[in-house]
This record gives sequence, C-alpha cells and structure tokens, in this order.
Amino acid sequence: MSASSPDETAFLDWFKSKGGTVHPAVGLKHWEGMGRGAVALQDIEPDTLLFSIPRSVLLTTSTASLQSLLSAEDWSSLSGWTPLILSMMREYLRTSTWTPYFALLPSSFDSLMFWSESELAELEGSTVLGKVGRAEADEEFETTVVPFVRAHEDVFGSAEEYTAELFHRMGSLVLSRSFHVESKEQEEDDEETSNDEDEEEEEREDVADVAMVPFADILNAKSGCDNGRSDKFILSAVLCPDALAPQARLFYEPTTLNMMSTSRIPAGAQIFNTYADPPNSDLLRRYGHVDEVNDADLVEVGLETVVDLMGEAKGLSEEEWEARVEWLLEMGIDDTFSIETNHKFPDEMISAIRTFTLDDAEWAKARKKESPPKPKLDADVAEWARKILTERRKEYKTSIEEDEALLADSTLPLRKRMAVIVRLGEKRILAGAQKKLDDEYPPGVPVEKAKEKKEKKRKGEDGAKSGSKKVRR
Ligand SMILES: C[S@@+](CC[C@H](N)C(=O)[O-])C[C@H]1O[C@@H](n2cnc3c(N)ncnc32)[C@H](O)[C@@H]1O
Repeated sequence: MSASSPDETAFLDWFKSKGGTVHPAVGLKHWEGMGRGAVALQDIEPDTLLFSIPRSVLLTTSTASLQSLLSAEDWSSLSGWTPLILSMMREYLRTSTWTPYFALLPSSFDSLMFWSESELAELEGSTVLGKVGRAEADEEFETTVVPFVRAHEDVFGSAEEYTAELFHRMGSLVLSRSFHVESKEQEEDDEETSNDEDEEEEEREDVADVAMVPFADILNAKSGCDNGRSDKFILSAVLCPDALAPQARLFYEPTTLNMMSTSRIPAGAQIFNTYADPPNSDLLRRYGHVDEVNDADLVEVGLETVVDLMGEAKGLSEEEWEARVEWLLEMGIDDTFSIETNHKFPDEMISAIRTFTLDDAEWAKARKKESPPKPKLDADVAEWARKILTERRKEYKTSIEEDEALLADSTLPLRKRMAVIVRLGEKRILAGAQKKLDDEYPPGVPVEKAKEKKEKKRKGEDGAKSGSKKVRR
C-alpha cells in the first residue's frame, strides 16, 4: 500500500490499527480534477480482496457516542440527518476516535450548497435549482442545532465551536460520501419484506443506516466506468473503460465490509466506485462534479408545464384543471417526469397529457375506473408533447449552440463549465426527444394522416423508413 502524504500515512496506520486490511496492490493517488482516489499498483486478478473495513470503524449514529450521552427523548427530538451530523461534529471537535479519518476529508466543496446566487443563475432552466436545500439547511441549523447544542453544553462542550460552517461541512460529507449500511440483522429482516415496502423504506431512509465508511469513500466514480446501478447497499469498484462486466464489489460481512475485485484490473488504472449513476444535475448537487459524457443524464419536465399549456389550450377552467391534477397525483402519477438519454417519453407523462385531452364523459369514466388513461403515444398526444417540449426548452436562457461555444473556451471557470455541461445535457435530451417525436409524428401532418403513416410504418409498407431492405438489381 502506498501513501503520498503524512495524512495518508497516518490514516492507513490508524485503519490497520483498527483491524483494516489493504491489499499491497492497492494504492492512493491524486487524480487530476478528481482529488484523491485509489490506484492499482500491480495487475489485480478477479476475486482479490482489495480492502477490508471493520464495521467498528464506520462512523454512524450507533458507533459515535452522542446518542448514549443524551436522553432517549432528547435524541429522538432530532430528525433527518441532524443526529448523524451532530454526532460527527462532536466526534470531530471533542474526541480523537476518527481524527486520522477526518484529516483526510475535504473542507471545501463545489457542490451546489456552496454556490453563490450568480453561479446558481447559470443553471437557470434546470429543475436542480429547486433541490439545493441551502435555505432548509440554514434553517435547521438556526432553529434546531444552535438551541439544542446550547441546551446540552455538558455533552457538547462550548456551543461556540458548533458553527454553521462546520454543520454544512459535515452535511456535505454525508451527502457526498456516506453509504447505506444496514446491520446484518436488519438485512435479514429486509429479505422478508416485499419490494413495495422496500421502495417506501428507501424513500425515508433511516439515519441509523447512513454510514461514513473510511477507505470505501476514497474511491471516485465516472459514468460508464462502473458496473451499472448498484443495489441499495452494494458498492462496486470497477475499472474504466472496460465497464461491461462488474470488476469489484463490496460484500457485507457480519463484522467487515469487503471490497473484492470481480475482474482483472491492470496496474496503473484507477479503481472506480459507482455512485449509482446520477444525472449530471444530481452529481453536481451532491458531489460537486459532472461527467462530460454521462449515459445516465436526464431532464425533468414538471407536471406544471403540462398543466400550464394544456389547461389553458383545452379551455379548462382553473377548477377543472386543478381537479385533474389532484386526481393524477392521487392516482400515483409523479409531479415530475424524467426524459432520459434514450429520448423516450415517460409513460406517466403520456398518461398525464391524455388526462387533459379527455372530454367530460371520458373524464367521468376515468374517475369511475380510478385509472389514468393508458400511456399510448399517438399523433394527438405527440402534438401536445411537442408543444410541451418547446415550452420546456424556453426555460433555459441560452441555446445549445451558445453553450457549445462556451465549452470550447478552455479558460471558462470550473463552476460555470459544470453548469453549462448540466444545462447543455438537459437541452440536448429535450432536442433529441423532439427529434424522435418529429421523426415518428412529423409536425404539421394532420392527425388522421399521421395515424395512417404510423400504421403503414408498423406494417412495413413505408419503404426505407420502415427498415425494409431494398433489393439491388
Ligand atoms: C467519495 S469522494 C471520493 C474521494 C475524493 N476524490 C477525495 O479526494 O477525497 C467523492 C468526491 O470525489 C470527487 N470525484 C469523484 N469522482 C469524480 C469525477 N469523476 N470527477 C471529478 N471529481 C470526482 C468529487 O469531489 C466527489 O465529491
């Protein structure tokens, strides 16, 4: 194991003194534009234990001492991530248990929480602006953390040191580096629960299952360089660009978390993790970086955009469209639709569009059946979808061409470059979806004609466009 700084040496000594093991072929290295990461110092064969992390070094609400020093009532008055963040703040300020680990962690971030108003303005058009959460975090600090720490100075020590800056730093570390790690018993319980219950559970993740995992959080990630979506607590470390097969993965053992290679990693290559394939907007929000090429990119279209356009155009009164919106939400339709890089229209968006095209009798029937219209894309829906895409594209203040020109400038500041990559990716998806729609349902073709054309194409009567091969004579 190689370390290149005194902090790294101290961290590795601490890690090993706690029972952690590291394969001699795994080293730490600074990677241009990515910070610290892991490197294969020699060829690594599949099924090699890269490193093994004792569960006792995980920093969680159970391994930190704060919970045991407070009454159950006081502890349970805290919500969200605050119990973990406060535990981390106290461990950082008052104990030496995780000092070598904290010394390796960054204190400045490029994630959106730390962007100025003018920097955020570069993201205009992206729905990520509604998810930054800075105001909520500031409010949590002022209204919960400050009074709580002041009321328990016997446990926390001087409240003065529990600053907003430290609160945001710890919160950002949780956002960008934590893992979902359940106890072994919890995992077994989970196996007995149904998928639906699992999904609900994930939405309100218990802070007790959120863990800072020393060493595992040193691995960087890059789109296309991992083994695809990870399960909720599966971490996989893989080599880029050979991403077709999984190359490493973290196995959850009763007393350790073991990172194993699952295929060969050549000497000199970076060992990548997966962050579960977020789109660039979320990468930027949570981690403070983007992937110039991101297969998992997407653009969101709000139900609001659909309603604004269709409610008015179909001549529905405010009361009528509000009733349809409420009903759609009751029926489980999301208020945001994601279009991905395959440019396919989300089924839920098609159902929502169709809900606004229903006449009174059809609307009454749908309500009686308690089922939104089937997600069938036809010429009429396509016409609406095209208008919605046009409206959505207007929410960005620059064009694709302008953004491409900006990116060609190598002196563009990092944050602006990342913002441009996010908004350009989103606009390209919108443009791609529009093109796909135009190919399938050419604009200006009367609905009946478009139906005919589509039917012909389906039956393969439409020559080259249907994919039928021309015979050369
Ligand atoms: C889990 S940590 C990985 C370790 C980190 N590089 C370090 O120096 O401590 C995640 C952070 O690493 C950086 N990172 C990871 N993958 C990256 C990538 N593909 N490009 C740029 N930065 C990346 C980002 O700053 C991100 O917030």
